[in-house]
Amino acid sequence: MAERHAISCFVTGTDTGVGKTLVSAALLHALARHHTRVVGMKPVAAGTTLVQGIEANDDVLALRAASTFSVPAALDNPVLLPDAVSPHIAAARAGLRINIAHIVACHRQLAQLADAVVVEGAGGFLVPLSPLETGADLAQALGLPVVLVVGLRLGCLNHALLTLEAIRARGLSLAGWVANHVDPAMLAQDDNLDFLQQRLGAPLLANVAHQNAPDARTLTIKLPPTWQQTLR
Ligand SMILES: Nc1ncnc2c1ncn2[C@@H]1O[C@H](COP(=O)(O)OP(=O)(O)OP(=O)(O)O)[C@@H](O)[C@H]1O
Ligand SMILES: C[C@H](N)[C@H](N)CCCCCC(=O)O
Ligand SMILES: [Mg+2]
Repeated sequence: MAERHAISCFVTGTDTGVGKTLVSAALLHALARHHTRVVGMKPVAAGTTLVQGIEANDDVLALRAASTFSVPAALDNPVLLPDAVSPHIAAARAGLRINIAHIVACHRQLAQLADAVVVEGAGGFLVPLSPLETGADLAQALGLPVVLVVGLRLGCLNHALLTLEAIRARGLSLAGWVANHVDPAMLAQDDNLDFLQQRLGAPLLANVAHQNAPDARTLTIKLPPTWQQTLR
């Protein structure tokens, strides 16, 4: 069978807790306006809680809720780890080793089933997955364009520029970025946004205000312009 080419991207962030899940879900909702078969993937999820008697990860559940169809858990979340710590530590504590080649194979299967696959990374771009491998190795093995979520708080400029360097060093492209105002008390938010717009050299897909209860369904986000020709 001929290989199908689903639209896909790797969503990373300047840190953990900066809004990657919110943005990934918003991208899924935006893609669902163009395509019927849209699915999220959280290849490595660290941290579970008991939901209706089953150990589940919040990010995995949020991406499933934003997807237009369901797939086996082994495909959209091949690695589920109980402890909410760095994946390399969570994996060691669970007696597992994260296998990037297996994750790539799962993504390839999802891309056969779907029109679009949004992959949410764990933590920041260089989050360790094993003693020697990082989330950047996973993004590189997947070969996907990257969407960077910048959690606007003091220190984010350094984190954003470091992430940009790491993305480029892997030969990957930054398809777009999102400014997420996670700290309502941050000073000079506009000046920070201006700096990032000039230095990231990629389209700003969304400028997300701080909200009491952010909702991915109502978040206005542009899709990366590089996808325009493939959108239905
Ligand atoms: N614009 C915003 N205003 C207020 N709260 C926000 C905003 N964006 C995200 N949050 C909240 O911040 C928390 C972290 O967001 P989210 O879970 O999307 O981060 P993440 O980058 O996916 O984290 P992780 O590294 O754990 O995957 C959540 O409680 C989310 O609701
Ligand atoms: C548990 C958390 N929500 C993320 N899944 C993992 C974040 C790991 C960060 C590790 C680090 O960079 O220090
Ligand atoms: Mg998340």
